[in-house]
Amino acid sequence: MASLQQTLLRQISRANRRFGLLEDGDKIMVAISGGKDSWAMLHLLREYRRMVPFSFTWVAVNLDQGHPGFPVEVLREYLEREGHEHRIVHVDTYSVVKREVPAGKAYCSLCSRLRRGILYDVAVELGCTKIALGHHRDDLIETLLLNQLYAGQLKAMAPRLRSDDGRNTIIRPLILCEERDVAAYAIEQGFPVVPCDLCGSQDNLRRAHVRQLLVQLEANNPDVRRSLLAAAGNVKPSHLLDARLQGEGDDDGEAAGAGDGALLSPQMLVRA
Ligand SMILES: Nc1ncnc2c1ncn2[C@@H]1O[C@H](COP(=O)(O)OP(=O)(O)OP(=O)(O)O)[C@@H](O)[C@H]1O
Repeated sequence: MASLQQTLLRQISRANRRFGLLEDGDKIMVAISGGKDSWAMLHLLREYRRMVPFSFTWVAVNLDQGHPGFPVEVLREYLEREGHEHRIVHVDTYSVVKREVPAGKAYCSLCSRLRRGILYDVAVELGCTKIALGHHRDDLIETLLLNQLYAGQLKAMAPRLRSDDGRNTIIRPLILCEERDVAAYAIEQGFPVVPCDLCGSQDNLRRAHVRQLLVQLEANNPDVRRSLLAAAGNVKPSHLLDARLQGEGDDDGEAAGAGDGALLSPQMLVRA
């Protein structure tokens, strides 16, 4: 049986072939939060570099946002011990978020917008060609549902995206990896995982709801996550209501109904 690491590397390799994430000569800024996903991404990218016939380098960057008790020395020690080129940047966005967000509301949205702006600037300063974020398959699926259920948008997460100002390219090498595999790998490898609730913010209730919904859906259809991932890569613009897309795609009649066998094909399903 394939090891966890082999499974995850195969999925990174598949994402790379499909979406052109890592290229010869790249200098990747690997964004490290201290959570399981970004540690796994960093470790796996180093392993992946050993497997491929082209060359890329990386610098691990953590933004210490000033959360009380953030164990920045734990991150530094690990990065040094492992020999990763790294930068730890300190900007107290925590105070800003605490000041600006009304009591009882989640901090996450403002916190991540502030973080993004700072990380984009750091990437330019460091001459990085791309920024790698640790989002995985389950982040993508949750975002796809969140946007439909709460924001009226058919939109998930791009594996590779140019920022609006054109200065940065974001990549998500773990986008085909399952969260449970990433979590198990983080335990297996003993990464120094920092909890993400240091800010004391409320949970993002909508995301929690979507997670719960997925668990319920999975009870009836164990393939539901695979199907949602496949759907994100199998868009039929002619069968949507966006007037900007009319006329694109084939005319294959009505949408495939549940149980008619047309919803999934082996090619659409992304299997480990
Ligand atoms: N403080 C930070 N400094 C640098 N990069 C960050 C920081 N916070 C988040 N990131 C990057 O953004 C990604 C998504 O952040 P998010 O807070 O949603 O974390 P997550 O999905 O729990 O992942 P992780 O387990 O890596 O924390 C992270 O995987 C990481 O690449």
